[in-house]
Amino acid sequence: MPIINKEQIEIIETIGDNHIFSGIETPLLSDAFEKSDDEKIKNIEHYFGQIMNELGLDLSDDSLSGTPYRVAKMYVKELFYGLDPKNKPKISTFLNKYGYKKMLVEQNITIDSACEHHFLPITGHAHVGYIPKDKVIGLSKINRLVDYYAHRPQVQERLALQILNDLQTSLETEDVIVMLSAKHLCVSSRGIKDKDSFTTTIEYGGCFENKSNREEFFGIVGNTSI
Ligand SMILES: Nc1nc2c(ncn2[C@@H]2O[C@H](COP(=O)(O)OP(=O)(O)OP(=O)(O)O)[C@@H](O)[C@H]2O)c(=O)[nH]1
Ligand SMILES: [Zn+2]
Repeated sequence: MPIINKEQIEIIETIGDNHIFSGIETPLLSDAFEKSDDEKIKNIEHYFGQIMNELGLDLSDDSLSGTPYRVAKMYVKELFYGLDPKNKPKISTFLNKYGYKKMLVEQNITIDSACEHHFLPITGHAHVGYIPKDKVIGLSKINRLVDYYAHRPQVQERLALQILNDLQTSLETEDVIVMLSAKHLCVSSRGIKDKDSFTTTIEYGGCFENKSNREEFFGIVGNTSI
């Protein structure tokens, strides 16, 4: 098990906010999905039990005894189900038979994610717009895709890029815009403990490079709050 040493802690403290983003892909081990979900749950249950032990909690207490298993199952099956490509929603597209060529916006999509630095919740909303070419997508598939990429340890910038990139590929157009506004519990409930601030990220391509298209989108989604 990798143990972080004093030198590495100093590096983390020094890098601070200037994290090196290694690209759009979530950094994963090459054998990330060789174990079954059940094996992962069993192992995480063991490790989380050890964490609780270190904290001095009595695992024989009937309220605490099931917690290591509960947390393990929650990580693998719920909070981080979006790490595993087998859980990716099937994105069915349809031919744009009606020839709709204007903007479509799916807004106020719930974001339930977790920050990869502290494993604390990120909650907020996503707004997604696109201008169809030959293909259109079932509306709920946009929500499902946001949900899938959100359910990984994330940084908000990467989450926006992963959603954008996937939609551009599925829809076979660059003309997509993704805006996320979210609250990070690592900012509001620990550290600086700022209860009111939230974070907005905007990523786009194609015709959204054009300011008037972006303004039309911003006009629809309005002033963001979360
Ligand atoms: N860019 C970016 N930063 C994030 C995101 N989520 C959390 N962070 C930041 O990641 C940084 C981690 O900084 P560190 O200095 O290594 O960690 P820390 O000592 O816990 O930092 P503090 O929160 O300032 O106490 C913090 O500034 C977080 O606010 C995100 O989605 N995007
Ligand atoms: Zn955090």
